[in-house]
Amino acid sequence: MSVSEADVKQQLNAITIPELDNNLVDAGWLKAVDIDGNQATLRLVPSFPCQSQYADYAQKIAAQLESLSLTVAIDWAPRVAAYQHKAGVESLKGVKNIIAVASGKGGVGKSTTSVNLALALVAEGAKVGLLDADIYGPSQPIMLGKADSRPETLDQKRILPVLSHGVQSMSIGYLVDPEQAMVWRGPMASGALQQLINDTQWQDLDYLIVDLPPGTGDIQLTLSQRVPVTAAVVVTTPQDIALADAVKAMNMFEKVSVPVLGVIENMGVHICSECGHAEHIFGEGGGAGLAENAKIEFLGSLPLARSIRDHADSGTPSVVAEPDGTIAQMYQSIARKIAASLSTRAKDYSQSFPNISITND
Ligand SMILES: Nc1ncnc2c1ncn2[C@@H]1O[C@H](COP(=O)(O)OP(=O)(O)OP(=O)(O)O)[C@@H](O)[C@H]1O
Repeated sequence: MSVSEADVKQQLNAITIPELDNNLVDAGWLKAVDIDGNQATLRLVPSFPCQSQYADYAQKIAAQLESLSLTVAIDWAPRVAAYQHKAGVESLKGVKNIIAVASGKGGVGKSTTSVNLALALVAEGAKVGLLDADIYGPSQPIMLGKADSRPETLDQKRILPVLSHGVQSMSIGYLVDPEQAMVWRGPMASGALQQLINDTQWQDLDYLIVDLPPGTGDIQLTLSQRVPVTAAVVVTTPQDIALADAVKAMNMFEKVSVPVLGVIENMGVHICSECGHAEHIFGEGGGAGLAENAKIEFLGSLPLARSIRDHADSGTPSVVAEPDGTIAQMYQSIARKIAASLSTRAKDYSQSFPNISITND
């Protein structure tokens, strides 16, 4: 009895994509099935980067198709689409999606989370940029190990991003002395940020992660209103004071019509490196409670771990310092959830046909 494409699809219906709560077929990943004797070749097109999961999927697919006496070869061809952003703001050239990382309260680990998420998306196979929008206290040049780098300029205007660990990055820290940046007044800071955003020549990015400055003041508002932000995520510690500020950040995004995809809890638990004792220094369950109240996804929790700080300080964040470690896996799991959540939103087709305009004559 010969095996049909429908038989293969039926078997693949049983394989779920955990981040989408859907199966391979219904999620539209299976684009082609070619059966030749007892060999099946599948073309799978993931809608979000998840390279680290391919081996696991391949194993599950092989097991399912074994019941049809088929061996299988998989052609993976991931494709990240551009998703809709706020109406009336023009898309950024070379950037499909912009994800803002905000916190409300300072010092909760937003920059550390941003850089590790950017690197996690790279590890999952995406093309990623990181914009350090913290004009007053840029920290990404250090975290990326590029504190002494200066970006190249193309003409007198366009600046090329600095490449580090596979991420394209831009920061005011590459252009001015950090002490000079500290004393900027509001309008100067907003202007500098706008210039940084407009003048950087991003190269073919699936995602641009924007590390916002803490708070919900002018800079954050300017950015959320004038930059084509696709979505935001909020980082918080489980501490009441941080949670209250995280709510303010969420409200700000609501006001400017930027969807918040979820909450990331940082420093959720401290594990003693000597004895392994777990202690909830900043309280317990705060991030999950915040997400539940706001009816948004709880994306995950990172521990308070000395290695996270050491790695970031030394310019090799945990995702690249220990790519097979549990911390890297946590960041990658969160990155996949963010990208998956974005992949269920409405697509923006204007970038596919940027030069077409419809007229009535
Ligand atoms: N999970 C963690 N475990 C241990 N240390 C961490 C963790 N997350 C961040 N840190 C450390 O905490 C400090 C503050 O982190 P970070 O600069 O990322 O915070 P931030 O919210 O971006 O701060 P700011 O408000 O100044 O922008 C840094 O020294 C960083 O290395």
